[in-house]
Amino acid sequence: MEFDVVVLGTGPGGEDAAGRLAEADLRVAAVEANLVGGECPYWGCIPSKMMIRAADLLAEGRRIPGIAGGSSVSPDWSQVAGRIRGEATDDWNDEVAAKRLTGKGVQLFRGRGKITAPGEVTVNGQVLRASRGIVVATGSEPVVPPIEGLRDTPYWTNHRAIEAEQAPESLIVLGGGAIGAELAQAFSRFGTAVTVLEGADRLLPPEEPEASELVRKVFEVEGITVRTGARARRVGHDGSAFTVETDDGPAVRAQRLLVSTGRRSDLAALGVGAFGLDESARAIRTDGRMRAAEGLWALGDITGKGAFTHMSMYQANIVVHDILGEPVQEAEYHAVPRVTFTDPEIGSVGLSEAQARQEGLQVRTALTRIADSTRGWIHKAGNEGFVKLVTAEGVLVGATSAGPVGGEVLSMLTLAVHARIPVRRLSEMIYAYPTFHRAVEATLKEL
Ligand SMILES: Cc1cc2nc3c(=O)[nH]c(=O)nc-3n(C[C@H](O)[C@H](O)[C@H](O)COP(=O)(O)OP(=O)(O)OC[C@H]3O[C@@H](n4cnc5c(N)ncnc54)[C@H](O)[C@@H]3O)c2cc1C
Ligand SMILES: NC(=O)c1ccc[n+]([C@@H]2O[C@H](COP(=O)([O-])OP(=O)(O)OC[C@H]3O[C@@H](n4cnc5c(N)ncnc54)[C@H](O)[C@@H]3O)[C@@H](O)[C@H]2O)c1
Repeated sequence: MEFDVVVLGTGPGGEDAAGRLAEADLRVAAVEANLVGGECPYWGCIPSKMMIRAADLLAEGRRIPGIAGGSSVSPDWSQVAGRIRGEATDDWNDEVAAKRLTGKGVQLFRGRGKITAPGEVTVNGQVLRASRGIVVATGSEPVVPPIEGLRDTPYWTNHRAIEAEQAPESLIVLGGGAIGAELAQAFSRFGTAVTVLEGADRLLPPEEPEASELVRKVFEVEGITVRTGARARRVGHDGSAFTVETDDGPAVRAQRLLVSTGRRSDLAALGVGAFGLDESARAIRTDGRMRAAEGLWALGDITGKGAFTHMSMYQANIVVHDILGEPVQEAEYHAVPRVTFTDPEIGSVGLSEAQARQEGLQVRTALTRIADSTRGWIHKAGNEGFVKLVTAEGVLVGATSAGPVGGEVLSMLTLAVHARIPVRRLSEMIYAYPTFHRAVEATLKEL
């Protein structure tokens, strides 16, 4: 089986790279252990955002009193589950995605592939040779912490949570990062009694502390129990409910337990040692063209540059151009945007204040609240949020946009950080009235 390129894993970036390389007349094999499309369309971004859209509608309906009349909403999870099954995942069937890929000329191999030598991948005993190289795009899987008893219980990871046919009566969310925070709020708004146990001293630890505080406050107002600095010691399941014992407080009991404590990639299982790479590393290191070794490229979660679909697609574009010998701007990571789709949304880009200080930059920051903006005041309910800017030497190096449509307001801040637009020039811009993004202008004035 002779190919120019073998792509291992067909998540967003792997699928894109394989398809485009085949369309450029290369002989391409793609190896997929599960579903073509990867985590994002079946158990990640898309179905979770369907849940969140539904949950946000409920929340918005509950905000009607005092502004537009009366309201009474009746949550029905079966409509969410139905949309996820029918519209998003085709009942977790990738036939259409596989056809799309093979229609571009890619030869698809089902199974778990392993690199068995440079330029060689073995899948189900079949050896695929790649004359130009191998692209590793195998993503990540949930970390399951070594907590006593946990592995013997029917805990959920994101897969089972996304596949849920019913919103559970009660749910413990272990890990208050992006997955934990988004799903905690979505289930809670459908009536699930949610307790979040976060090991760090705040939710969403990589974000600005003001963002963590905001999400905590909103969660608590909505009835979610948040315990930070919570270290789970033992987990048990008695056939109907979970009990989580912690070092810091009372045990928690709930019908379901979601483990959302981060992601990992198993480099040893991939056989990257065949290229001389350290298989005990957490991620595959690459250069600016996503090359990890001669004849080996990596992209997506496995590169450790941010577990986001947009990162996987960004890196895939570089891989495609590099393999085709075309000029391409090398990967830059100073303006990586990320949006946690809680309500309020937490959008951020570049460095947090703490990161900027750690880098020894001469940092200046400012923050203004959405509720104090005209649009925030008009909005009245659901108007929590803020814009925080982090500057160094007259240039924006990081920003957070938290609030209603915080992820959309983020776009102009991403552009500013990406293009290193001077703060002075930003403050000379005209900001449409009355928009949420006018909070950026107010924050610039604070600076
Ligand atoms: C609940 C949840 C919500 C998310 N929401 C967002 C969001 O809103 N926005 C966002 O940008 N990101 C989001 N993400 C993250 C996003 O899904 C991932 O960053 C993205 O899917 C990673 O893409 P990838 O190309 O690295 O690989 P993945 O999507 O992880 O796919 C890798 C593929 O490789 C396959 N594979 C693994 N090992 C092998 C092997 N040895 N042989 C063959 N195949 C193999 C797997 O089966 C899988 O199909 C979310 C993730 C989760 C879990
Ligand atoms: N909207 C988005 O873009 C989006 C949404 C979901 C996921 N994602 C991506 O997927 C990645 C993985 O998500 P995640 O939420 O699993 O990971 P995460 O790294 O974002 O958060 C994991 C959280 O679990 C906590 N934790 C770790 N061990 C713990 C323990 N034993 N007990 C209690 N808490 C513990 C960590 O302190 C951390 O806050 C994210 O980092 C993100 O890159 C993105």
